[in-house]
Amino acid sequence: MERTADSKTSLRIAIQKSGRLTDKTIELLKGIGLRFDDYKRNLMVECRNFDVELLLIRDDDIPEYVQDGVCDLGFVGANVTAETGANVTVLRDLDYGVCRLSLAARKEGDIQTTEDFQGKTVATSYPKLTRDYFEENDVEAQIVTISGAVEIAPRLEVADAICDLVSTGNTLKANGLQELDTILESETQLIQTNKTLSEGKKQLIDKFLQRMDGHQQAERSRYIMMNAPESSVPKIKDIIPSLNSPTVMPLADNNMVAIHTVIPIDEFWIVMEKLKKEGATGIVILPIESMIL
Ligand SMILES: Nc1ncnc2c1ncn2[C@@H]1O[C@H](COP(=O)(O)OP(=O)(O)OP(=O)(O)O)[C@@H](O)[C@H]1O
Ligand SMILES: O=P(O)(O)OC[C@H]1O[C@H](OP(=O)(O)OP(=O)(O)O)[C@H](O)[C@@H]1O
Ligand SMILES: [Mg+2]
Repeated sequence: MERTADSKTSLRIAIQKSGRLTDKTIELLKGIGLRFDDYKRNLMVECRNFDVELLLIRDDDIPEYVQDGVCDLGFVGANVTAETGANVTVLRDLDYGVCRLSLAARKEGDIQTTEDFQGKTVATSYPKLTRDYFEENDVEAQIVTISGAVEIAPRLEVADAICDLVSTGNTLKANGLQELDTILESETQLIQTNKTLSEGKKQLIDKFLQRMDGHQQAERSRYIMMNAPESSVPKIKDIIPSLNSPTVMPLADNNMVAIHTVIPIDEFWIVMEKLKKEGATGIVILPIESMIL
């Protein structure tokens, strides 16, 4: 992936120019060591230290650009890829931009179940997914396509109900709507083109993925250090859900050892309580920059 003077191979990666996914995606790219200048003011930015260029565009355009091979990779919500029906490969699911595409209607209104949508109008920015859902459920509803502020449509009497993205549910609540059924669960994904890639690009993608995986594994893990009586080591080894065997080092104080290891963040508090019970003291937890397994 490192830039070489005579190398022409460069990966082109599409990301959202300005919106909910932009900051998190840039943060992720910076986290795996990519550096670029002034991405906010340009549509195309070359990385200073890798053979990667970023294309900054509206998220709606990303799946098709990747499908057509205009870009090799893209970071985009699963909702957008599904709506466009683009032919791409999902390389990774990423844990940001988590939301769902749901049907909603007026609270205590006459639409409460899927069957109640028969003959009704539904406003959405996701006409394909909404239509597919109703077809699968044998319900005839009329789709009204609008590009934003969908939740306001029932109040404006533009439609009887809506199908839109929901995360906290606050926007639905603020507009007197209740969520009825979820059509699609979504999160940000890294997608890859299905067009034939050169060997050089394939190698760049492998390196890119290795860095991303290392970074994400590190984000989900913590480095943990503690002191413990030597006699507790077998029990502590059993407690620690370690990837590898922990490092055990003797201390100047007889019968005491230092134990270093990496644990998943999810298990952190449970492990901690168990370690204390086994006599562990001076427990220190550190974040990890990256992990190569
Ligand atoms: N409330 C939410 N919580 C979490 N993720 C969300 C939420 N709303 C949308 N998303 C995710 O973030 C993506 C981008 O949302 P955003 O509102 O920035 O899109 P947009 O207005 O269509 O932007 P663009 O101008 O690029 O077309 C969505 O496609 C979805 O995957
Ligand atoms: O369930 P909530 O947490 O309230 O989130 C849902 C809202 O978030 C998104 O809109 P966004 O805020 O991105 O604005 P937009 O309509 O301009 O895309 C989505 O279109 C909903 O309106
Ligand atoms: Mg969009």
